[in-house]
Amino acid sequence: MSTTETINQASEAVSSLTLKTGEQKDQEEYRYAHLLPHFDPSEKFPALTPFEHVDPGSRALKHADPLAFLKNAARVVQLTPRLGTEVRGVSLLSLDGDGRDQLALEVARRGLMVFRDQHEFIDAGPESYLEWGRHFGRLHVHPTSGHPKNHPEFHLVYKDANSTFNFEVDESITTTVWHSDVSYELQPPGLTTFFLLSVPSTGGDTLFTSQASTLRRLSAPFVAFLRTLSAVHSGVEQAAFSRSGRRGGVVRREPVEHVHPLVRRHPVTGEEALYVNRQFTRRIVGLKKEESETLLNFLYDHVSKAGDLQARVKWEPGTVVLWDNRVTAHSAIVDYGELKERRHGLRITPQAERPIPALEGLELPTL
Ligand SMILES: O=C(O)CCC(=O)C(=O)O
Ligand SMILES: [Fe+2]
Repeated sequence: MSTTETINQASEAVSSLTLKTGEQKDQEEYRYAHLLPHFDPSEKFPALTPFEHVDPGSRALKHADPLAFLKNAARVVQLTPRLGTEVRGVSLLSLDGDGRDQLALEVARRGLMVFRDQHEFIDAGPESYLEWGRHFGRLHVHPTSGHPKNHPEFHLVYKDANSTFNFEVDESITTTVWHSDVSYELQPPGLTTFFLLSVPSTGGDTLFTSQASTLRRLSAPFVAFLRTLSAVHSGVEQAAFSRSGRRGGVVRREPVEHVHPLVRRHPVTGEEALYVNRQFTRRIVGLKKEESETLLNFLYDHVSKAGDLQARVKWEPGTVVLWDNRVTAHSAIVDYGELKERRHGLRITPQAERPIPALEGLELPTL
């Protein structure tokens, strides 16, 4: 090795040391440093066990005014005719049990609700998030994503100036990946709460679609056929991706696969929704390979191009978003990489019931 090379290497080492110190300082000063993603490769969790889910929205059905929780709102805007409501002037943190039940019912009906100016909620911290989430169901612990130290119940999304890889755009022509969260679980999530602790100055919006609406667009005989079908949802690729080291490198629970109906019925509203997503659905049970692939690709294509059934959330500091994971799908938009700004999100993810087939008596095979 030449002297110049040695000097270059030494100066690179020094500058990376300086960078690291700067980085650490930045993280120490960051107001939500205690909620940064933490990956402990020795952390392991047992398989999830089945449990009985009582949906909080069902309690609000009997309420004389199930929209009472919005009565003091400064502004309520329907984001689109079928999907999404934006609310200003209601403090989520102030909602009592009854108000939270009404909220769950309204999120089930609208698919998505966006609450602005919730700084109090966001700053209330992890114990408060736990108390909030447990009202709606047993909290899901994600098998692979980063979580705050000592709080495996919160799923984090995180990028900042030091994020070294941008596989979303390096490996694909789009960053859009429509999905319904962890649909490979036996009891996937229902009412989900998500907020950004750090919002980039532009970009990083989130896309949503109504899977009740995408289903309704299809013809009656076609829907009748879909109701007879079920599909395998798999967590295997997500775990393999994590093991590849590109996303934390942690697999805390061995991946699972489960079979769910293609058309599920919401336990409270009775509404039917399409329940397939490109990220986790793998094959339709009982169909030949080509039939399954063609049908799934048709459905994914329909979901992704139905802009008339979608809503796009633009984040502001203090925004808290809730969606019903049973009747909607969503996708992150990763368009802010070049800005080198921080985007830090936290998800509270209560599990719900095992998906109920829209076709009564549909037999779901176990794997
Ligand atoms: O980062 C986003 O906008 C969405 C992330 C996401 O899909 C999730 O947390 O479930
Ligand atoms: Fe998601």
